[in-house]
Amino acid sequence: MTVKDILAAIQSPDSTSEDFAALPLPESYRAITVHKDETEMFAGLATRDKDPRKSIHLDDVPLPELGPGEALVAVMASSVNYNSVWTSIFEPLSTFGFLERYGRTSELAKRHDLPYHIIGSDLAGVVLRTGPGVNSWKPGDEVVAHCLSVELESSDGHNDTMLDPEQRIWGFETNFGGLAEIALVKSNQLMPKPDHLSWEEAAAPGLVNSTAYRQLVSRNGAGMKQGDNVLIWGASGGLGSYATQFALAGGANPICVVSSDQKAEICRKMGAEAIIDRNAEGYKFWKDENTQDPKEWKRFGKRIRELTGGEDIDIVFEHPGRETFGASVFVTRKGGTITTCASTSGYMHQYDNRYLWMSLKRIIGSHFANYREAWEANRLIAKGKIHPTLSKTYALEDTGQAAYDVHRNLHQGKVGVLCLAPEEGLGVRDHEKRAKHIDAINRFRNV
Ligand SMILES: C/C=C/C(=O)SCCNC(=O)CCNC(=O)[C@H](O)C(C)(C)COP(=O)(O)OP(=O)(O)OC[C@H]1O[C@@H](n2cnc3c(N)ncnc32)[C@H](O)[C@@H]1OP(=O)(O)O
Ligand SMILES: NC(=O)C1=CN([C@@H]2O[C@H](COP(=O)(O)OP(=O)(O)OC[C@H]3O[C@@H](n4cnc5c(N)ncnc54)[C@H](OP(=O)(O)O)[C@@H]3O)[C@@H](O)[C@H]2O)C=CC1
Repeated sequence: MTVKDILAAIQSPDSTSEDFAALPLPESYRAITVHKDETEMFAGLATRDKDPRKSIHLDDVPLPELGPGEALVAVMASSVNYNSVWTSIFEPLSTFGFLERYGRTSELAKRHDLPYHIIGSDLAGVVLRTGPGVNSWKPGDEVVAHCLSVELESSDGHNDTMLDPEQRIWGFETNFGGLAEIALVKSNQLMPKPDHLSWEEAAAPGLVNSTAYRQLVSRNGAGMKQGDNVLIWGASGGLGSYATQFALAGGANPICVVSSDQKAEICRKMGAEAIIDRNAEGYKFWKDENTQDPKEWKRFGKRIRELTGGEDIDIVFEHPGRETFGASVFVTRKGGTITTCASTSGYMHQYDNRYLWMSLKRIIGSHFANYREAWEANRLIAKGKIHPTLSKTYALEDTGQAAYDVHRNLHQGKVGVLCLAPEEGLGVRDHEKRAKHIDAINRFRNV
């Protein structure tokens, strides 16, 4: 039995759940990995020069044992997230430390502690097998998976599953991720695949859409409301392309920051009007490595006021980190919110705290999304209220190049990866719904 037989079953319109349940599973499958004995390969290089194409491998790996509450999923498509870039350059830490730590927690978790890490935190595919105790999903179900892995044995996470002390991001802090022909997930990660999307379109939003939803919309994040001025860094990037859609769909006013004409045009096509090209306008928030330039914060704030008719920012959607954080805190209005989920340009932030406390601003830390938030974010995709921002897809063997593109900021929106899917465009079940949204679905394609 090979993965080809699984693909044939997925592509046959006559396959039933019983057929999938009866399919023998292969002993091994192809997966994108990084190797434990290579974690020092980039030692001494600057972050920019660490090349994911050198550290990312395509390996044949053995099928992991299926445990209680888990599912094995045939992955038709996945996507590249920035966490896979971090994994591939072993920054800020090697992810093997996460696998070792997880492996120490239980007999079953030991499976994750291996000399290779199968990465990837998104998937769209078909359930092959479910473990004991899984009743809501069955073989043959077409699914996407969110990337929240929790144990929920502590009451700390019972109100908000992101607060579980054993909270992990699947495919980053756990093994058996989505950039592979088969993935292992906890069944609570599974959600229905939006039926109007192809496999690669359905796999694209998951991680970033859920994160943007919590960070911007949820009461656990900024709790955005109608009319809010929302400053969105990287507004046509992975997170930003969803934050921009949430702002527009929620009646807010996105102020989109991008770095090229082409990206500005994408934001305009999404419906945004206030756009700042940070490259063309040449903002330089740092005079040197240790000194910021408040004059540049002010120039940036003045530009925002021009675009808003004199108003300041209610919510900053932050993720570039060190490079922009001082400016973000400065341009926020009295009582406003800076919500941050990352520090791409450096995690040791510096800002002038007088502007925070004297103007009663708040900084909120946000990370991925809880079970319910991930479900609600996927529901919005399924209803055609928010759309995938897929620009390009790569073959599984070219994942290194895809990660390189994201690392070097050469991409737009999201970058997809075909795993078992032999070509793009497969897996659409509701053609009528798709036709209604086709322009929005294709907005980022090939730009
Ligand atoms: C969904 C997608 C997301 C993304 O893309 S996010 C971007 C990618 N992700 C990242 O860049 C994050 C990568 N992760 C990390 O860098 C690290 O993961 C963290 C910095 C988040 C945490 O590091 P850690 O090593 O887990 O924690 P410690 O605090 O450095 O060390 C743990 C030790 O510190 C003790 N400790 C914790 N809190 C306290 C306290 N309040 N007072 C005293 N000690 C404390 C603990 O007990 C433990 O101790 P003991 O080492 O002996 O076991
Ligand atoms: N905590 C969490 O749950 C999550 C965290 N993340 C993290 O968020 C970060 C962004 O992820 P994602 O949006 O997918 O990545 P992308 O690379 O797809 O998009 C980020 C965008 O930010 C802009 N940007 C990058 N560097 C700077 C800078 N120095 N100054 C201003 N703008 C900058 C770029 O847009 P432009 O050039 O057009 O300005 C870029 O396109 C990553 O570090 C990732 O690990 C992501 C998802 C979830």
